[in-house]
Amino acid sequence: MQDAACIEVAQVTKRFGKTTVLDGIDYTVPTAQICGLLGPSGAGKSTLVKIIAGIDSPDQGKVQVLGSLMPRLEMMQRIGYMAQSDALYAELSAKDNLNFFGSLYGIGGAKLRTRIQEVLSIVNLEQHVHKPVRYFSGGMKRRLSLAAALLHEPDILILDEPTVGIDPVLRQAIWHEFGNIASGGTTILVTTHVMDEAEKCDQLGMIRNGKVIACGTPEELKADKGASSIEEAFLAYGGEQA
Ligand SMILES: Nc1ncnc2c1ncn2[C@@H]1O[C@H](COP(=O)(O)OP(=O)(O)OP(=O)(O)O)[C@@H](O)[C@H]1O
Repeated sequence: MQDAACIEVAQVTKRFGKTTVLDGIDYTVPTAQICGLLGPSGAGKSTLVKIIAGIDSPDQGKVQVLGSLMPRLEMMQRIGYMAQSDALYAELSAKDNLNFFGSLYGIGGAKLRTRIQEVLSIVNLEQHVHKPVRYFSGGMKRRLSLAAALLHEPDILILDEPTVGIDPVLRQAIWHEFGNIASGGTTILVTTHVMDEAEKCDQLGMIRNGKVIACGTPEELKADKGASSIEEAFLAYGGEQA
């Protein structure tokens, strides 16, 4: 199952007005791996993951997720998507936000209560379960958004810069948990600017100006350019400071 494609992006182009933001992207994400999209600000990472998640549509090309052409409403149950900006209810507590997301995904009762405990523990927010989100710091909101994406145990996690504003110790713990989740068969697609996170991915796609400039394991990408770091490899492939 390890080598089967979970996400297949073929010739995807997206324009906003006269600007071509994604330019004929071909990209494949294998099942049960952690795949990173690395690129500088404005490279098109968020636009690409939104199209993969079915939140936006391409102007040309197609995306298939688990063999289904996107966008497709039924796939929402199988995807956990964490946007770059937090979509949380400020007046509600952490727990009530998760109760709300649980009801959207059709989970309830004891199963939801257990799952809420589990996801709050993963993101280390158990102490703040009853606190209204308006009192949360930026990093706490990111962690709660991540908890919401994990809640329904989706087959695929699509995470747009999930660890921005999260301290290094917890970031490490969250990446460790990503490893556990992927080992359980879940595919994780994550965007990042952070080089040490890029190093932790099984597969890495480097994006610049709406094009995939390189794809492979971090080791392959470094070896291909004789680089000692991902940053050096990225620059050698023609990238800019990520
Ligand atoms: N809805 C929109 N309307 C117009 N332009 C947009 C829209 N969404 C994104 N863009 C533009 O598309 C380009 C790519 O944006 P995108 O958010 O995909 O980049 P990114 O690689 O995720 O950047 P960052 O790392 O800063 O989040 C940018 O120039 C951005 O201004």
